[in-house]
Amino acid sequence: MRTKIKIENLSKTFKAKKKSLEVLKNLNIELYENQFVSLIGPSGCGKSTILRILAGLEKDFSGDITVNGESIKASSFQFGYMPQKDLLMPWRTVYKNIILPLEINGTQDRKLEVENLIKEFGLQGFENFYPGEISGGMKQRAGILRTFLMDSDIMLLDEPFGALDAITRIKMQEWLLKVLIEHKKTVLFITHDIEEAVFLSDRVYVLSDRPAHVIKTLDIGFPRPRNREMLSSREFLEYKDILLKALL
Ligand SMILES: Nc1ncnc2c1ncn2[C@@H]1O[C@H](COP(=O)(O)OP(=O)(O)OP(=O)(O)O)[C@@H](O)[C@H]1O
Repeated sequence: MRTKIKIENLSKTFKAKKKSLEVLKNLNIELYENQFVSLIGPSGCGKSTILRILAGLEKDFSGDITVNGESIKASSFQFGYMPQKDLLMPWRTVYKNIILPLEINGTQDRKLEVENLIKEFGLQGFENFYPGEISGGMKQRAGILRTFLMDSDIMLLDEPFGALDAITRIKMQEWLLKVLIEHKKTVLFITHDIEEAVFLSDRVYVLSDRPAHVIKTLDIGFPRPRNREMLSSREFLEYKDILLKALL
């Protein structure tokens, strides 16, 4: 298995005025190609900060991060990054928001594919609405779709399903699992939902309270493709229990 992302001894302290806040301390994480890796941990421990550092939005950190074997500081690698807040542009319609990555990359000949994805994501009929006119769950779905169209082989997803109702969440989880197989993506995923982490992931890292470091690494041995019957198996409950105990 080829290493896709390697994070070694990552530390980060925010400095504001005279105060400083140590958020990450000697954090080590590794993702292999095509792996689905989740991060879980207490609220405010620094999970989003890790994704922001990877996405290049926080430059000031210590430690080593490589992507495809190249230092992140020297590389211009483009991640498909979806922040916790969807960040749709309020002045662009849903459709125009979704196709933004295609405009930026100059590839706008994917009309049919985009139309099909809009249907699959339950956004059909809302293409010409503005973000202020659609629900939180719809905004999240539009955000996920836009991230997918960034066409990066690494997706960084910060609680992408947080605002979704149970049924839509299940549909989106299933879509993501399909994407993983069909498009060979590597995914780093933040969630507060232990069950979601076990169902989707090959590996789950449990982070400590701030300053965050890894307190548990759990490899999930379920084969792919995954199915919902796994959720009631004994192994599934055992995985959940291990993670819960690590968090408490
Ligand atoms: N730009 C910043 N300046 C100062 N402090 C920050 C900044 N960004 C984040 N923090 C602080 O860093 C800590 C970690 O924030 P972060 O958003 O990474 O946590 P999180 O684990 O993703 O939280 P949650 O699970 O609640 O989303 C928090 O205490 C937050 O207030």
